[in-house]
Order: sequence, then C-alpha cells, then structure tokens
Amino acid sequence: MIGDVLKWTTAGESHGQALVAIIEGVIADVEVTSEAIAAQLARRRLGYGRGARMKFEADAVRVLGGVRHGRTMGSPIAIEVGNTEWPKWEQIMSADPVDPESIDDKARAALLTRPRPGHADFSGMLKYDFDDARMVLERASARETAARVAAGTVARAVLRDVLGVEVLSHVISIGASDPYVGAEPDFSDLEAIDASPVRAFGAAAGESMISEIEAAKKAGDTLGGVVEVVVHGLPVGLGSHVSGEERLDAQLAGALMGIQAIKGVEVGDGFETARRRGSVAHDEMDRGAGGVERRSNRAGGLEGGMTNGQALRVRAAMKPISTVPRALSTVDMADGSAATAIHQRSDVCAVPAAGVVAESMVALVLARSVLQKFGGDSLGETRRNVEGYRAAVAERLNWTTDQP
Ligand SMILES: Cc1cc2nc3c(=O)[nH]c(=O)nc-3n(C[C@H](O)[C@H](O)[C@H](O)COP(=O)(O)O)c2cc1C
Ligand SMILES: C=C(O[C@@H]1CC(C(=O)O)=C[C@@H](OP(=O)(O)O)[C@H]1O)C(=O)O
Repeated sequence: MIGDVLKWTTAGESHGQALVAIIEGVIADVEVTSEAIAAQLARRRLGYGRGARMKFEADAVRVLGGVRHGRTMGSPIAIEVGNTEWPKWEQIMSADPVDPESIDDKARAALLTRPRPGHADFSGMLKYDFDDARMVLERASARETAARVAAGTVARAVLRDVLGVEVLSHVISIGASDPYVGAEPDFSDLEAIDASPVRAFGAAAGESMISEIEAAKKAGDTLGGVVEVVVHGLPVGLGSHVSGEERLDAQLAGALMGIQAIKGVEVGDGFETARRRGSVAHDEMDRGAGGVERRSNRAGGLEGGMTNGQALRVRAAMKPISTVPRALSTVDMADGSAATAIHQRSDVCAVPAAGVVAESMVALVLARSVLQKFGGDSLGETRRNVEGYRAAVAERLNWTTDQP
C-alpha cells in the first residue's frame, strides 16, 4: 500500500553522461525550482575529507518534466543531474572490453580486475558475470546519491509546503572522534551546522573530527562515522502499527540502509535504550500545555511505528570508505593471483555528505507517509486535510476536567 503513494527511482552511472531521478505521486502546486535542487546538491558536495572529484566536477541540474513556472503539476517529475566530467570519461565508458576492435591499449590497461574488499566489485562481477569491475562500480558508486538528493529536494518541498517542517542533520562522530559522548547536543540551531566543514555542532567537536580525518589521510587510510537526522513539528500518527511495512521506523531504516556504505540505523537512543531498564527507557507523559507533554525523547519521536508528536531522531552509521589508499589485499579475478585492490582517487571520509543524503531519504519517506495519511491532489487540498486532522487531535487532547 505504502509503495503506491509516492514512488521514486534513479538511473545513471558514476562516470556516465548524467544521472536521472523520477518522482511520481507528488501533489500539484508545490514549489520546486532547479535553484533549490542545486542548493541541496551543493550541500552534498561539501565536507572535509572528500576526494579531488568534488572540487572539479559540477552538478548540472535540469528539471525535465512535472514542474511548470516553479510549481509541481501533479505529474511525474524528472530531474537530470549532468556529470560535467563526461567528456573526459566518454572514451573509457564507450569502449567495449569484450570487443577487441573497440578497445585501445589505454582502455585495456584500465580494465579493473582487482576487487576492493568492502565495495560491490567482487559480488557484482560474479553475480552479473563481468570481467571488468567497472560494470559494477559505475552504478554502485555513491555518485548516484546526487540523484537521490535531487529527488529529496522535491520531498523536502512537500514537507515544507504541507506541514512547514524542515529535515535537518548533523555529524555525531567520525572514526574514533566521538565528541558528544555523555553530552546532549543542542538541536536548536541545526541550520548552523552547514557552516562547519564536518557538519558538526561546536568548534571543538569539529576540530577533533577534522584532526581525525587528517591523521587517517596521512596514514593512507579512510574513515566512517555516524550522522543524525532530526525533524521537528511532525504531526502525531504518521506511519502505522498495523503491519511491518507500514511501520515508519522500518521504512526509515530501510531507506537509510539503502544508502551506500550505511551499515547501521538507530531510532532515537537505539542501542543505548537496549541497555536500559524499562523504567528509564521510555518517555513518561504528563498533562501539560496543548495536551500531553513528555519528560524525555528517548524514542526519537516514534512509538508503534508512528510519529508521536516529539522530534523525529534517527541515526545512520557509515563504514569507512573501501577504496583505501594503502590498498588492501585481494585476488586478481583475471588469473587468481594475489594482488592489491584497485586504488584510484577517492574520498577519505564522506560522512558529512552522507548526512545530506540521509536527510533526503528521510524526507522522501516522510513525504510518502504524509501523502498517504492526508491524501489530496493539490497543496490546498492536502493542507485542508492536515488542518482538519490537527484540529481533531487538539480537540481530543483538550480535556475539560480539572488537572488532578
Ligand atoms: C557520499 C558517499 C561517498 C562515497 N565515496 C566513496 C569513495 O570515494 N570511494 C569508495 O570506495 N566508496 C565510497 N562510498 C561508499 C561506496 O559507494 C559503498 O561502500 C559501495 O557502494 C559498496 O556498498 P556498501 O558499502 O553499502 O556495501 C561513498 C558513499 C557515500 C554515501
Ligand atoms: C562522485 C561522487 O562520489 C564518488 C563515490 C565513489 C564510490 O565508490 O561510491 C567513488 C568516488 O568516485 P571516483 O572514483 O570517480 O573519484 C567518489 O567521488 C559523488 O558523490 O558525487
């Protein structure tokens, strides 16, 4: 059921001409501009530790359909993100390694037969019967996340126009630099995070993460880390308890785990909550202004697969980049000989960028939930539905009895 409401898909390769995102099921009259998409793509390119490619490649955005005069029309939206590096890659991407006539010595030498432990190379070569890992890595590459961020910009616009909410994120840790342990980060000014080279709270935390990246780079190594996505102001009741697939936490976890290199997801306090006793694991309720107030937000705004009116808080753990400069041991798939893995230019750490991608995936899942719950074909209709629901919820929580 959930999959029928808002659908998205991407196509394209890392060094191909362009990536494309298609989003279907967006209501009419939502403000979407190529400038807004470009601004989100620019955020994804930033972050200390990214490789050389981020410096010279530009994301060339074209909205190909579904938007007119800066507003959605209710039809499928197609967005192209051009790879400006294409002219440099055209020959390599066009040469067919199976056809000896079409492949020159340079392209032959560029055949990738030494799979990187941790990347998609090994399993992809065997599964799809390729001799050249490029046939796998081109699509496995997180270049594809540019298309997700483009689609995510549309979802953000739906959330902003329908509910007035923003999807924000920050970096919690990079490698062993985990500066917030024992301290509660202040969520009041998440927008300021983009000013930090690692998208972290506070100069000291940022500095410790940067020195961690510097040290890894010097050692010819790479790093992962943890990001957190936060959304304030969601209505109670997005998602549902009625089935596993309707549970919003399951949808968020799936969407976040679908990002390249994400290996763990936590909702609220997640694994920490598993170590607590029940008496200090949940968020106790009191009657207060506007109905019910909570004493804490350990659940990250989700109970029973539904939003509970508290801030939504989800974390994603990214493993270290697998293209390690001090290349890892592998086996050459051409002849079975011992080898060191492919190494070309690569990111040392892409955690800050992964935060922006995580925001986009959360935005897409939330926009889908909002459109499923509130329906409508136009912004005006969906907003009216939201207002009606909010009024009904407020009325339910407006007890007339005296406070005991
Ligand atoms: C924003 C971002 C940038 C990435 N950059 C690189 C990179 O430069 N080199 C690399 O080997 N992996 C990079 N990765 C991770 C790989 O794409 C990923 O490890 C690979 O597709 C295998 O998938 P898996 O890690 O989910 O198993 C990046 C991931 C993200 C989210
Ligand atoms: C291009 C992007 O990320 C790429 C993701 C990636 C990978 O293996 O995932 C490998 C690198 O590509 P290359 O090997 O060509 O330098 C990154 O630069 C991007 O995020 O726009």
